Amino acid sequence: MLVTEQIDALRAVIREHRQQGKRIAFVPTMGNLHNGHLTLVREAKSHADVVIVSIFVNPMQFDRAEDLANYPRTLSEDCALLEQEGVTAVFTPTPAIMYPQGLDTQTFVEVPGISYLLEGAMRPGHFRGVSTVVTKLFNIVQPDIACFGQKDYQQLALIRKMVRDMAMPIDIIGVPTVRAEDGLALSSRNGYLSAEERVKAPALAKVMAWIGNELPSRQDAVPVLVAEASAKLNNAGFRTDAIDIVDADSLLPLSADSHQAVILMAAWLGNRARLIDNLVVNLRTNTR
Ligand SMILES: Nc1ncnc2c1ncn2[C@@H]1O[C@H](COP(=O)(O)OP(=O)(O)OP(=O)(O)O)[C@@H](O)[C@H]1O
Ligand SMILES: CC(C)(CO)[C@@H](O)C(=O)[O-]
Ligand code: BAL
Repeated sequence: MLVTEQIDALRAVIREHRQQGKRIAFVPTMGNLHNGHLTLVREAKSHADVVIVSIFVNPMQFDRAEDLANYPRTLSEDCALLEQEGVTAVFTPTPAIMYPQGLDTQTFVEVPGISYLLEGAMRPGHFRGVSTVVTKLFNIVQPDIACFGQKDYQQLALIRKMVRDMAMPIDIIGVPTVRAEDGLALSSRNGYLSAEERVKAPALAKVMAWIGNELPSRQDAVPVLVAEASAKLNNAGFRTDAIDIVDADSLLPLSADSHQAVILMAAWLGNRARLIDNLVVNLRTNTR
């Protein structure tokens, strides 16, 4: 398995495989790998001959300096896991390689609309950073397919729109969220939880499931439902940051035409861990 921070070295290996007619799959990550990431790698492998993984903690998408500084970096453990999965190459660029002139004059890619909604409003500049780095990584790897987790629901919607709008010849595969046995969505940021907080953490998915059960019969009174859910979450030891219930396709407020809603949850547990989760729910139709 090649591990390189150099764009040219990665391209040389990919070129060889391309010349042999191999199909290339790509899994972009920020490292500190867990079973969610490894599930993306296995899904990628089932669609292609060669899997390329990137590990890059992208400064452009962080809205809080201390989040960037503290983000867990575990490169050698990550590479050992990827080697076991039969990955062909791991691209581990530095910020200087990805952004040689720094961030201020770097060309960027911005997906309108979706970038400013919901999580985009909570984390200004975040989605510009994601669409820019993913475009650059796609240009470097030139994969046939790329896998993204449904855990980052808005990110997946953003990437799908970007690829469609810019005619990027890449199939985007969304992979269902991998959870711990108690229902907590796996996330690198779970590492910020103390043992006591980790015991409380599954309440996020439980409250989300409760909303999912209530929603079909209460879809005309979403603000009340959100207020009740927020109180439940706060009682369970979280500080609710956002609970949004929106159209699962457009991410806009529910309308009479909405067939599915997505419940998007973001909440703080302790001072370091902001956890997110989401659930898609089928709605009653033709009753209004
Ligand atoms: N539990 C999970 N199940 C499926 N995919 C996941 C899961 N967690 C992360 N992913 C996906 O892995 C890819 C890389 O994500 P990333 O490296 O940011 O991991 P993360 O655990 O989501 O970290 P963070 O705590 O920063 O959100 C993304 O496409 C993300 O959606
Ligand atoms: C897609 C991604 C690797 C871009 O930095 C990141 O946003 C992530 O890990 O989900
Ligand atoms: N997993 C999404 C990347 C981020 O939170 O920055």
